[in-house]
Amino acid sequence: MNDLRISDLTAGYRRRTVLTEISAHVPGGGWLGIIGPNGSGKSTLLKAIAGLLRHEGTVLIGGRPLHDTGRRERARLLGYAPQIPQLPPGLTVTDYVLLGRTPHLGPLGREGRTDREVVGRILERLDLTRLATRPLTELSGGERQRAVLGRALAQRAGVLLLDEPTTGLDIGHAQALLDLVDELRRELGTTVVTTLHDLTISAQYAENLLLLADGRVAVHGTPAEVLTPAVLTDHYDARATVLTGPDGSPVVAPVRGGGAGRSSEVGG
Ligand SMILES: Nc1ncnc2c1ncn2[C@@H]1O[C@H](COP(=O)(O)OP(=O)(O)OP(=O)(O)O)[C@@H](O)[C@H]1O
Repeated sequence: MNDLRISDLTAGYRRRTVLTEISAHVPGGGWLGIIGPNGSGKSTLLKAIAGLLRHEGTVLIGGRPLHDTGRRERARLLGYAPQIPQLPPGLTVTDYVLLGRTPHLGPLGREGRTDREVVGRILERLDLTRLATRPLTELSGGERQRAVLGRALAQRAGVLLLDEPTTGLDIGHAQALLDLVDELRRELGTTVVTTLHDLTISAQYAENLLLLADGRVAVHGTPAEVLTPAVLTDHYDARATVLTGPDGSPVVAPVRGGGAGRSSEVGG
């Protein structure tokens, strides 16, 4: 039901084509990591999947095109947390995360016990409980980012698109967030698509990685197939060694350049 199929997707902005003929399939409950250098089209791909950009080709969720669905049903099928969200002024963290429950509310539009429980659990898992009554505008960057993701998770959509979800989060909060997403995937069969610059973290959580280069699929496969030193050099112009982590997934270790002898001497 949460199967996501993208076929020959070509999309862009006004007269500028950014993505060319992208195809990918993420089975229900799968996790696809979109990676690629700056400007390669990762955010554009998420926007196009979310139906926010005009495109050619098809995006099917559970075999149906998104534009065939009403607003409320669409919000149950697909949740999207953009990289730079517009935040409504004057809301507390709880009010804002509760907005994610909108597609599930009854005819009077009032939240019930289940909605408050779902939100309460998410706030707890994202370490936001003590900030629950604070206005969004008075949060730090990482706290605000967690609230934005909390809202997307509260939506309990079948397909979850997360654009750079860990930007601005410290390592512990990033892990807590990705673990929570992984739990939703396992328990509810949520299909997840993320863009992440941290390749090691991408490899730990995503089952498959799709590397975009200049708006086209350059490499697509398991993390071990995609994250090779040759790929990192070719597509990122990066020097890196790829190690194997304790869980067997690839760990990308950058190698310093520029005559990299380590010196303890500073100055003369
Ligand atoms: N609103 C817009 N109008 C016109 N061009 C845009 C717009 N947004 C992005 N672009 C262009 O589309 C291309 C892809 O941008 P996109 O944001 O999808 O890249 P990205 O891979 O997510 O990059 P980054 O890693 O830097 O976040 C870039 O060349 C960018 O300049």
